[in-house]
Amino acid sequence: MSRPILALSAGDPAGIGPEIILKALSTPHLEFEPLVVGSEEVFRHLSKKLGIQQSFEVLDVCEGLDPDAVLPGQASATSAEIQERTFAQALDLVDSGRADAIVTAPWTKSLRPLIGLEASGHTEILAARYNAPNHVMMLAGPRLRVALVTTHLALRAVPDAVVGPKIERVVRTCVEDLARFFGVTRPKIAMLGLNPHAGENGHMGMEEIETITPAIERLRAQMPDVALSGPHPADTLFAKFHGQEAPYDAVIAMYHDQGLVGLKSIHFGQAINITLGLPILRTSVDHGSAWDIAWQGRANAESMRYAMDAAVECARLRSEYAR
Ligand SMILES: NC(=O)c1ccc[n+]([C@@H]2O[C@H](COP(=O)([O-])OP(=O)(O)OC[C@H]3O[C@@H](n4cnc5c(N)ncnc54)[C@H](O)[C@@H]3O)[C@@H](O)[C@H]2O)c1
Ligand SMILES: N[C@H](C(=O)O)[C@H](O)COP(=O)(O)O
Repeated sequence: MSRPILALSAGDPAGIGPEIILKALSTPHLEFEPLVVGSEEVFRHLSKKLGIQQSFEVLDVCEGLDPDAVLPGQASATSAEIQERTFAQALDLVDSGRADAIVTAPWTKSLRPLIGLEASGHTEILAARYNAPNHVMMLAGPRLRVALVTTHLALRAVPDAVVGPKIERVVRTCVEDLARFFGVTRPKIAMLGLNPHAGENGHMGMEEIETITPAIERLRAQMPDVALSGPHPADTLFAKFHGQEAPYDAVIAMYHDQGLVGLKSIHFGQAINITLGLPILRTSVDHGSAWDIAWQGRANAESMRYAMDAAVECARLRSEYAR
């Protein structure tokens, strides 16, 4: 495969997205061709302010907007418009075949209502755009990968959303894409419970007995090559990943913070976010737009670099898998 082309969407211009792209692309030998989408003016300003030479052109999305209205670490409708156009144009590059994958810098979900849109992560928008009901959010670090049954959902709504068919879809997508993007076949997967101590035999909640265990049993019958265990108590499972050897290829968490507190406590800054179950390849960073340090030169670009490298590797494995 020749050098893959990555569409890099710069995210919220008032956050650290442009800075981490500048830093991540400042290394000499890249294994991919970058197509950076965002505000040209913001990149030019940051490159000068931070003394980082800009080695790429920017596909500018600011026509008709005033990029000077973007202030670091502050909300504005201009930033909202820029992050929205940036993501859409980067996706158009993938859909038209000009790019092999998209890597997204972080955006700020709560900016979207400033331009009349629902607050949302990239994941949910990708699922809607590609009509992908089996999509899954996975964060993957050097030892631990966590996939989520529910994503950006209020905690109050979680128990009702944790239903058998959803759990089964998430596990099936996870198994398929562990092979497609990570080269992992016959995976060992740990399912978490929902309640404290995985329900303590029904004394602290019934979801493990009524929903999660029956889903695990159905999955075991359908996928005998997958070693599926659980439901495990969430509070102790992640401690098993502190050693050098990973005991499981993936952990399935029932809700956002259950899985991502574990993942980010172990791997923050070293992990990627990948959306499974899509017809396209999308990776991202393991952190947000970090307004508190925006445009100060303090942002760590490691996760962005991992997200880029992972997109290259996943694209390679995907084409091998397709053969
Ligand atoms: N991929 C994405 O688009 C993505 C991911 C996570 C959060 N978000 C969004 O980002 C916004 C802010 O979220 P948050 O405050 O919960 O989390 P955050 O990750 O932006 O910040 C949490 C803390 O980590 C620090 N931090 C984050 N990334 C860093 C980096 N690369 N280098 C150095 N320090 C870093 C920040 O300064 C802050 O102190 C929210 O709107 C959230 O929804 C977007
Ligand atoms: N849940 C992710 C995290 O905490 O890192 C994040 O918000 C990114 O979501 P999207 O990939 O949907 O933007």
